[in-house]
Amino acid sequence: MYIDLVRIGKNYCVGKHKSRNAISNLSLSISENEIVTVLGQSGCGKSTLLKIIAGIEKPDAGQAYFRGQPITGIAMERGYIYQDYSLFPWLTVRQNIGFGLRNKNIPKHQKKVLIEEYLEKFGLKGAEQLYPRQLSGGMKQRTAIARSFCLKPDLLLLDEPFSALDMMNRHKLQDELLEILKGEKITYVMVTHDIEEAIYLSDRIIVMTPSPGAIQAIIPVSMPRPRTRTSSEFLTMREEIADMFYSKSI
Ligand SMILES: Nc1ncnc2c1ncn2[C@@H]1O[C@H](COP(=O)(O)OP(=O)(O)OP(=O)(O)O)[C@@H](O)[C@H]1O
Repeated sequence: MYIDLVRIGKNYCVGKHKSRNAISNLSLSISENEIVTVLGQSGCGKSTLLKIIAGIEKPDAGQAYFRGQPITGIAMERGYIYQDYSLFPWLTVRQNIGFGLRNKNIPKHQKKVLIEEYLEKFGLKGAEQLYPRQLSGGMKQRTAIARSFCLKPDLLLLDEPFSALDMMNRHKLQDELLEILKGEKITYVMVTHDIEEAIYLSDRIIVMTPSPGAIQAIIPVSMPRPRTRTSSEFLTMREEIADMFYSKSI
């Protein structure tokens, strides 16, 4: 498979001789070009799971593989977007988007074309010269995602990218993202708390349980896109996942 997690375990040290078991015996495979969301209560290990795939955290047990090779650290081909956007406050939108390209060995002209492409695709034309403090939450998030797309990663890992946005902005960005993903060869793995968001975007939903983090269910979503949030199929799935989610996690 494209991503393989095999019997992953992860403990964090939380003081002298004390550790917290964040993830236990978790196995999961993800296909190339799949859109996967990871859903679960706060603290169930979603971010840890993403960081292990990104190579930011190392598992204590088991092994994570990307294209059949063990993941041993971070790599440009696996982009990771933090919850807090991590924009550089002293750089403009254009400079933030182009930041990762500095060390890429491609002609200057091509870098400019890429930056233009993603300014356009993420609706940031006209805001190129603004600094992060001058942006709305949605614009910050667009900038952070555009910066990652610009690097043309094979895999993009996003930790609750839309959580700070109001509903209207979140829906808008979800639609834009799906449109952009249609034209890219990219595998997309995203953490969310929002069941509706997971159903709207995903090919598959991974539901996690806490203490320690483990997989409760893997739910394929076969509804054709664009999906209607008010369709009976959508609402039924939302209810089923909510039942599963709350019955186990409380
Ligand atoms: N660096 C760390 N040091 C110690 N404990 C940690 C660390 N990172 C995470 N943990 C613990 O591991 C568990 C899983 O954390 P993680 O951030 O992966 O959960 P999450 O599901 O992403 O949570 P949230 O939805 O609130 O972001 C939690 O109990 C958390 O306190």
